[in-house]
This record gives sequence, structure tokens and C-alpha cells, in this order.
Amino acid sequence: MPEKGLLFILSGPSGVGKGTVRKALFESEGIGLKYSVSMTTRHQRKGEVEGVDYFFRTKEEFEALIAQGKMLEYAEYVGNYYGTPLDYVKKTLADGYDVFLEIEVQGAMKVKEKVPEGIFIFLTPPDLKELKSRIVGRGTDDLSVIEERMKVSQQEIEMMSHYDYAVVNDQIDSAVSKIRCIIESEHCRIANVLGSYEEMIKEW
Ligand SMILES: Nc1ncnc2c1ncn2[C@@H]1O[C@H](COP(=O)(O)OP(=O)(O)OP(=O)(O)O)[C@@H](O)[C@H]1O
Ligand SMILES: Nc1nc2c(ncn2[C@@H]2O[C@H](COP(=O)(O)O)[C@@H](O)[C@H]2O)c(=O)[nH]1
Repeated sequence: MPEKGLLFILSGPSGVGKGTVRKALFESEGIGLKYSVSMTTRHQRKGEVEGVDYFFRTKEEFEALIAQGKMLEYAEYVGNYYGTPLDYVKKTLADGYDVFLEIEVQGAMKVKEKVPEGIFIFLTPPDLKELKSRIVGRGTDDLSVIEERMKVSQQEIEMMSHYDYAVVNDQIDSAVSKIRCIIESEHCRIANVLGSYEEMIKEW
């Protein structure tokens, strides 16, 4: 187990398929990542489970946690707070596990400020028409919310160049295998750097 885990951040516009791809990634063999469950003030959708999909909290509870410095990042997105509880991420990385966040773009940029060594992956749709058809097809949001999410999406897509990797979610399986390649290669990169330092230190 490495001394400290790596932090992977999957981000991208609403409806692109982040949740779907993340679930398929975690079901894929030998993945060994730990998922950081987010906190939100949004209403619990049918089928969503407390502590699995999200920690559902009131606005007052969420704001108290922000004031206590308990969030790694948070953002207001389409009228609700969403955020990453800090303690879980800190402890899990310190225990040597990789941690995986699935968050929107404002939050990802805040993580980048605090943890620049994180690995930032942007999931993109094949095109905006397909993106809208996925949000509509999911059937979880009213038309006004969908319009709002689509408006935010266009600004989010413009932020793609701030990420380390972009992965097109045209097919779920191919997006998953690209993300697996990214995870593996990031581990090799770190191992190579550490290996060469160990050699240098021996020579000293
Ligand atoms: N590659 C794909 N091809 C076709 N449909 C897809 C693909 N990936 C995801 N979907 C569908 O798109 C819809 C939106 O997916 P999902 O809820 O995972 O998006 P999301 O990015 O997590 O959204 P949000 O950010 O709003 O939580 C779902 O109905 C899902 O089944
Ligand atoms: N900044 C954060 N964004 C998050 C977090 N958890 C989820 N999200 C993103 O919010 C939107 C909306 O989610 P939905 O479940 O209401 O569809 C989506 O882009 C999520 O990825 C978080 O901890 N921080």
C-alpha cells in the first residue's frame, strides 16, 4: 500500500453520466478506490439512500459544517449546497487508499486550489443535444431545473482545459476503461518518481 493515497476527481456537466460511470467503475474488477460520499441540501430522490448516495442535511446543518471548516469544498448548485466532507478524505488518503470524488466544476476548482496534486478528470458528452436528452431521459428533474442545469453545463464545458484529462462518455464501458487507464498510469508515474528518488538517495 502506498504511504499516501491519490485523490481522483471526476467532474463534468449534470447529466453527462458521472454517477453512472462511477458506479460501473466501482463494480469493475480490482478497482481498490474509496468513494467519498458527498453531502447535499437537495431533496432525497426516490431510491436514494442516506450515506450511500449522499448525506442529506438541512441548509442550517450544512452551513454549520462550513463554519466549522469541516468541508474540503462546497458549492451552491442550482439552488442547493453540495460538498465533500473533509475528515473522510483526509483520513482515507492518510491510510494509504486512493479516494474518488464525483463533483461539479466549481467544487472541483476549489479542490484544485487546495490539493493541486489531485488528478482531475472531466467527463464530456458527445454533444449538447445528447446531454439534454440524458437529463430529460433520467426523469428526475422538472423542465425548469433541466433548463437551469443546461445553462450551467455550457459554462462548465468551457472549464475543461483546467483538467488533467478529458474523457468522452459516448459508451459507458469505454469511459470506464479510459478512467481505469488514467488511474493505472498515475500510479506508474508516482511509482517511477518515488523509485528514482530512492535510487538517488542510496547514491548520496
Ligand atoms: N454513455 C451513456 N450513454 C447513454 N446514456 C447514458 C450514458 N451514461 C449515462 N447515461 C444516462 O444518462 C442519464 C444521466 O446519467 P447520470 O445520472 O449518471 O449523470 P450525472 O452526470 O451523474 O448527473 P448529475 O450530475 O446531475 O448527478 C442517466 O439516465 C444514465 O442512464
Ligand atoms: N461541488 C460538489 N458538487 C457535487 C458534490 N456531490 C455531487 N455534486 C454535483 O452536484 C451536481 C448535482 O447533483 P445531483 O445529484 O443533484 O444531480 C452534480 O454535478 C454532482 O456531480 C460535492 O460534494 N461537491
